[in-house]
Amino acid sequence: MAQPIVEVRNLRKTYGDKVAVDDVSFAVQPGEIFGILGPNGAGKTTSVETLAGLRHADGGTVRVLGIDPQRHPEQVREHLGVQLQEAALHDKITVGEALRLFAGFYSRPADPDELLALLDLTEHADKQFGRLSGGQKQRLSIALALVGNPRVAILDELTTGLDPQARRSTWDLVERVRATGVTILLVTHFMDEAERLCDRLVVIDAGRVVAEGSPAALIDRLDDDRTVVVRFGTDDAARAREALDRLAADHPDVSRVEELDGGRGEIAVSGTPRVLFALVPALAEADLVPDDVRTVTRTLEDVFLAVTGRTYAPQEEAESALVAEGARS
Ligand SMILES: Nc1ncnc2c1ncn2[C@@H]1O[C@H](COP(=O)(O)OP(=O)(O)OP(=O)(O)O)[C@@H](O)[C@H]1O
Repeated sequence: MAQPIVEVRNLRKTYGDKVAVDDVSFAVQPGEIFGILGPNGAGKTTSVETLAGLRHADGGTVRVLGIDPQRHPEQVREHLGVQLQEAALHDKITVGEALRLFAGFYSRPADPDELLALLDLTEHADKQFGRLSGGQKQRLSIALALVGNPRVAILDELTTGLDPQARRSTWDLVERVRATGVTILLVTHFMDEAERLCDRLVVIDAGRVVAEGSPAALIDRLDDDRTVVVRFGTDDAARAREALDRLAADHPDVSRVEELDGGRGEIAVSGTPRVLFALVPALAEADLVPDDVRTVTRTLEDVFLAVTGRTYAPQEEAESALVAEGARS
């Protein structure tokens, strides 16, 4: 492997008694889209802020192109573009003015017009920040992260609050940016975003790395459990349930049968990768014709469950904090 462009080793960071990052290590290769994935409060932002020289670590080492951001933050800033959560600009500044202003902070800035074109902002160059849509604001914040012509760009929670279409077009843009040669460190609590975009990723939970690899490799490493969901009309539902329960009791390839919530009469049948071979003859023998059959695709959420024992709830800390606040007020 090439020399990593970003390297984090045994990073630790506390705020008073609070351990925000306990022990995080990862290495990013040039040209990758590398993900840092985890629920709110896992320590993702603290990790990348340390990389950007914005916070001091209590332990471990961080390097960007071999440079220590704690000792030489100004050198690191020449190579690292940062788009942090909720970039705030004055409402009256236009897109073009903001880019030219930020370009002035760097010794070898990118061409603002090229950036406008790359991020589909050319026609909005004269629009004021306060009048941009959520998606346009995000695209501007990515442009601002790239204005210094960085080798590495950190993008933090860049699709939070966007509608599905804006999210998808932002994902396309991230790939377009990578194609220009920029290495991307993508911080996200969205599993689907990480799965879609990242070449490799670390899953962080409670300040520690709990899984690392490409999305496909992480999913492949899961136990060989497969699930097929069958749906029956009301006439057949009870008989189907009985037949499938019998199958689970008798057949070595079928381990579980459960009705899914939602009142649609869906029954999930789980077992080994050969579960389908057991299911189809059993239904045929009882002459039970399902209205629908689908297989359940395994995702990074299953990986999270396997490594932490918890269902992935990205907003768990934020929501419980809100509940606590509500209880206080
Ligand atoms: N300045 C601070 N002072 C005290 N605690 C902090 C501070 N910044 C973050 N924390 C706490 O450290 C932990 C990690 O926060 P961090 O922002 O790094 O997590 P995150 O994974 O990026 O989550 P989010 O997506 O919500 O920002 C959280 O419990 C958070 O409440």
